[in-house]
Amino acid sequence: MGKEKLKKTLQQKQDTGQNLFVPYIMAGDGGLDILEERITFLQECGASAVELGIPFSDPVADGPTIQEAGIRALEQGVSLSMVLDHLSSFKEKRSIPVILMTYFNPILIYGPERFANACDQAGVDGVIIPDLPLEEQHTINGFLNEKDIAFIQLAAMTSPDERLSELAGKSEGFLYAVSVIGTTGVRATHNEKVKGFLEKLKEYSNVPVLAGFGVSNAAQARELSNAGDGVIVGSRIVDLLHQGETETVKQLIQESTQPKVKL
Ligand SMILES: O=P(O)(O)OC[C@@H](O)[C@@H](O)c1c[nH]c2ccccc12
Repeated sequence: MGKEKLKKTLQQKQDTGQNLFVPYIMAGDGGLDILEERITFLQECGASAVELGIPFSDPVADGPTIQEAGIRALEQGVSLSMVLDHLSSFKEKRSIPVILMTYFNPILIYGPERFANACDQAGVDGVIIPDLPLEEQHTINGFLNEKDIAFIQLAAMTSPDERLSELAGKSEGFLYAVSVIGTTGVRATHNEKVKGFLEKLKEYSNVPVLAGFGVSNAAQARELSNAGDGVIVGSRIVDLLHQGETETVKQLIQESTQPKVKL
């Protein structure tokens, strides 16, 4: 469980030459009852891990698609503790690593130590807390460490090199390279600086570097995976699942992860 499971799973995928692919879904979008089915489906599609968002009323980094999914989940009354309870109910049945993505406020209300313990109980392997900067992470770091839960850091293109190198050094499981300036959401193209950004992060990092924000198709995913190690796809996946287009999700994951062809 935890850090080790995440590390091993990603390593195994990379050993077969695959690009890594982490889909993001919003917990409770479509009701909590379908969460198990969705995670199992993504596992079967060949996803490397699942990033599971906790709905929150003030999601500052989220673009419109993720915000709307959050509203749908909040309307169903879904909360952090309900998601954790639900995850523990089928933890033995899944093999795919689960990463919780939550803003800090719900953790603060729940209690950081209680949160780490509940994540452990629920079989959560890693966490992403986008609004908790390095300087504030001591409030929860020790508790996560004790339970062997990976703390994934976000690296932004606007950060100076020293900061990037520090984030890369501290990130566990993988490093999340935020590949646009702005909020989450589908974009047609990426800035030409992204490639250099990913290559730089790869030099700083001992863990895989995954590019997220604005990735919506397999061509983009493969291009970014050539510079880094893989991608995280949120808005496109959330949208497709909401429309019931599971076959397209499957294709997207399979085409994005295809083993790299050596020319
Ligand atoms: O939706 P996109 O552009 O594909 O980006 C991934 C993103 O949605 C997911 O990782 C995420 C959702 N909310 C976040 C908040 C901060 C960082 C990351 C996230």
